[in-house]
Amino acid sequence: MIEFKDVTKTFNTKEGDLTAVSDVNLTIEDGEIYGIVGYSGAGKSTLVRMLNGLETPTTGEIDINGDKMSTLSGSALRQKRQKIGMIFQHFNLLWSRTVIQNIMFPLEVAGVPRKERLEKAQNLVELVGLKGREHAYPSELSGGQKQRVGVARALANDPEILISDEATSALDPQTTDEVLDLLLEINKRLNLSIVLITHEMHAIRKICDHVAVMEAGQVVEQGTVFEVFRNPKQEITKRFVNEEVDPSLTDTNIIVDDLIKSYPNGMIIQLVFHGDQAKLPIVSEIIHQYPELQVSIIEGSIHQTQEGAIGTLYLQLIGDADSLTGATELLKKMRVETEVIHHD
Ligand SMILES: Nc1ncnc2c1ncn2[C@@H]1O[C@H](COP(=O)(O)OP(=O)(O)OP(=O)(O)O)[C@@H](O)[C@H]1O
Repeated sequence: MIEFKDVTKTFNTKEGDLTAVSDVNLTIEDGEIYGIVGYSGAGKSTLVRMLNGLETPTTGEIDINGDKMSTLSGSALRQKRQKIGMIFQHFNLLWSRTVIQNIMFPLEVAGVPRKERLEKAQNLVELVGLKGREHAYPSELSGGQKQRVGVARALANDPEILISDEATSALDPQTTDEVLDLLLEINKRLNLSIVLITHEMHAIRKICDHVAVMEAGQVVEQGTVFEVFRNPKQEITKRFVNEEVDPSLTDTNIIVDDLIKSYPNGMIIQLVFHGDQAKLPIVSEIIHQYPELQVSIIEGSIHQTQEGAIGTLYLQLIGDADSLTGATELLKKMRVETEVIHHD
């Protein structure tokens, strides 16, 4: 378990004191993927640097599996740091070394005998899906392959945690998803805790269990990814969630106004799904029970999280008052969160 307890980091700069991280409390359970999301300057890198012992908190404590980071120094700190795997946006590979030599590098530093490190690196090459490319140089690899080397190297010393610091930010969407899938697979196979630092809500939604949202050094919202996506509370969280659900949906009031203008007749309802509800045959059920109703799907999106699907669907229903009331009652019976946003 990783715990941040009242962690604050203040830098003394020429312009005066700058608080980069302010009073952060987080608990990351064993085996979970914990996302930390925030825009540039929110304090994410400073938080990571304290987690891997490169910076010490001004006040507060970081505890990794029972070890208080601030009490470690010298060889104890070096050993602990070897147990914290890191992957980076720009891969940080050694360009004069091949794939397998890059993966063996941390094992060399840790003093592992040659035979053992070769064996270990070969297993890691397979784990990250690079069999056949072990003798290639980084310059001969795609971005996704380079990051696979980064992941294998980070796993070489059997880390207690893996920190991903914007590791997919330089990759195209498809490669991003491949690397995220790899992280998820490693998390499940090795039961390895992963801390994923990112400014992309997509990465959070796709693989994280929990998320903390940072703004101006503070954690302003945290919870399960499912809950935070379903019901974001802070303005900044709403912005992140909307950017991911649909980049054009920055303000839900605007969408609703637009929909009412475009579909002035009948009733417009908003349905919010979570979990298995997204699999219910909602539209066909309404049409089946109320064949006289005209039902149109006018806007919507469903997204998968680790805990299930979440999404919103807007329907336009045109018909007589009894059928409209019946249809909304039916949705309530199906336990779908329903809101009538317009009725002519
Ligand atoms: N060593 C330092 N000395 C002085 N100020 C610092 C130092 N490191 C970070 N800061 C400041 O702390 C604040 C948080 O920076 P940090 O790099 O942690 O944010 P971030 O969320 O990681 O952003 P980015 O993704 O752009 O790196 C910024 O205002 C930054 O200028």
